[in-house]
Amino acid sequence: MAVDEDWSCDANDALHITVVQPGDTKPKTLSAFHPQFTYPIFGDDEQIFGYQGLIIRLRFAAHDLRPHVHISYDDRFKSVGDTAATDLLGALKPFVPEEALINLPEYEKNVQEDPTAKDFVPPGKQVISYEVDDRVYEIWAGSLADPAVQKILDRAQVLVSLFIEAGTPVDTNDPEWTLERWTVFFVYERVTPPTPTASSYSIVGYATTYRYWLYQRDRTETPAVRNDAFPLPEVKISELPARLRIAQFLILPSHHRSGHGTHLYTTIHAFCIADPTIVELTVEDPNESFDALRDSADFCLLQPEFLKHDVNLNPDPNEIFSGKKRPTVVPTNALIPTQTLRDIRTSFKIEATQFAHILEMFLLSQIPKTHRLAGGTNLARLLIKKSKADNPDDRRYYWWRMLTKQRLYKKHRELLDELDLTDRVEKLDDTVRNVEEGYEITLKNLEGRLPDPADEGSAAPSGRREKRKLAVSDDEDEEENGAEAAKRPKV
Ligand SMILES: CC(=O)SCCNC(=O)CCNC(=O)[C@H](O)C(C)(C)COP(=O)(O)OP(=O)(O)OC[C@H]1O[C@@H](n2cnc3c(N)ncnc32)[C@H](O)[C@@H]1OP(=O)(O)O
Repeated sequence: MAVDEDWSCDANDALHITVVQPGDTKPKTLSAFHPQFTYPIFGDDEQIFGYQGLIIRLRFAAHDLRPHVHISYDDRFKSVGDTAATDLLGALKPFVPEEALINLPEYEKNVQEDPTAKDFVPPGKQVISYEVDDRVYEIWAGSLADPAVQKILDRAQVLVSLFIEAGTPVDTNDPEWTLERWTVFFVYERVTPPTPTASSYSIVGYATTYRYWLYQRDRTETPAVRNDAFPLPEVKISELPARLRIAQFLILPSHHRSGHGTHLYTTIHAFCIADPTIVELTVEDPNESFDALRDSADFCLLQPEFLKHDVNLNPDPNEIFSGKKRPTVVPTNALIPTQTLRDIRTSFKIEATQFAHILEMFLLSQIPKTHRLAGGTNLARLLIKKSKADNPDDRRYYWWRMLTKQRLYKKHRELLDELDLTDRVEKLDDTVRNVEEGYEITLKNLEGRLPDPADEGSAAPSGRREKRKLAVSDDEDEEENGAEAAKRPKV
């Protein structure tokens, strides 16, 4: 036990990642940070055994990500029987390219004297350029079938294991037709080259996306067996209708919370809109922080559209019924303009669940805060009065809860139906409350960045950007966790 304590260290602390660029005589560090995870490399407990004063330095050249691994330590445990120090190179080799394992002077010389650096441009094509705090950034995009894209991605892949939980590197050895499904987006900063031969680009982050074929049946056509000539004509995967799926999305820690993630996401979204073969944008296993980023970005995109179309909850949907009898189902079509919303969703190519989140958030924001739970509305009284509440905003809020509950119920129906009625009602109630709290956090974060015409009851926009404390999700992946999974605590 004492041996463990003296000779074990935290792998996340031991691993130092640095981004370097040429200096006066040898490369200098542009930024340095530790990984978020090392469990894929060093095991679940993220501990390394057998070293004292261990530093594993993972260097990347700022422009082309040329990598290097350097290991140093004060002392190494001498093997006793089966107990031996962790084989560091053995653990790292599957994650870093072979080229990273050369000696340090050679690597430094390669970075310092790189003859191609001066003329380096990121791979693919430049998509946009933007400024943050007087610094200029560019987003470039290219197909993974392009060897230049492949080279940078191969060098960057280790970062997936270090920063994206459960993320797996993309296999760049796949055949070309499947590599063509992938588009990689790179975010670079334009920097003043530190030496006359250095590059003017410095990496900020990147995202990988792939086309996911979308089966669309033409319902006007009756299915029939046809004797078409075989083999069938070659189909180009890039021409088939598809969903675009964001697989890996990463901004380097030294650039976090400066809006780069948002720029990258909105650029990918604009790319989808511009491509007629892409039907919608989806995301593979988003985490809490990505959800927060995506919710904010999608809300900013859709809010003007909702306002333009006067989207709001009808406080009196029952008027369309005969009068006396309350409908037994939520009168969705009478509550919201479903056809208009369907059109907005299709034209903005937003996935159905994500669209529902943004719509619910928007509808909530249109109810003055004093009539929402966050503003202290009297829920007990509203639950007695229901759709007969005197104030139209109270009725709107009542219907907002019904509409949201309806979606949640449909999504988690199998699980909820296993509960008895009282438990089911309680579970759904808790879930809608959690969902609402999540929306309120995002809305508060957005205060000051967006006009909030309906929010007469809340304080004037402060412009303060608060950190989100929880994220809400009821994506398919969450279903098995039951209705409570709609609220996931933020780490
Ligand atoms: C599909 C996937 O790959 S999911 C995995 C996503 N990637 C990762 O988690 C890797 C490590 N993390 C990152 O790369 C970055 O932190 C990202 C991509 C999640 C965010 O990138 P950033 O450039 O920092 O985002 P950006 O500055 O645009 O933030 C926009 C909004 O998103 C939300 N947000 C961003 N990061 C976080 C976070 N860590 N926690 C909570 N909310 C967050 C906030 O609302 C933020 O607005 P604010 O800064 O005004 O509060």
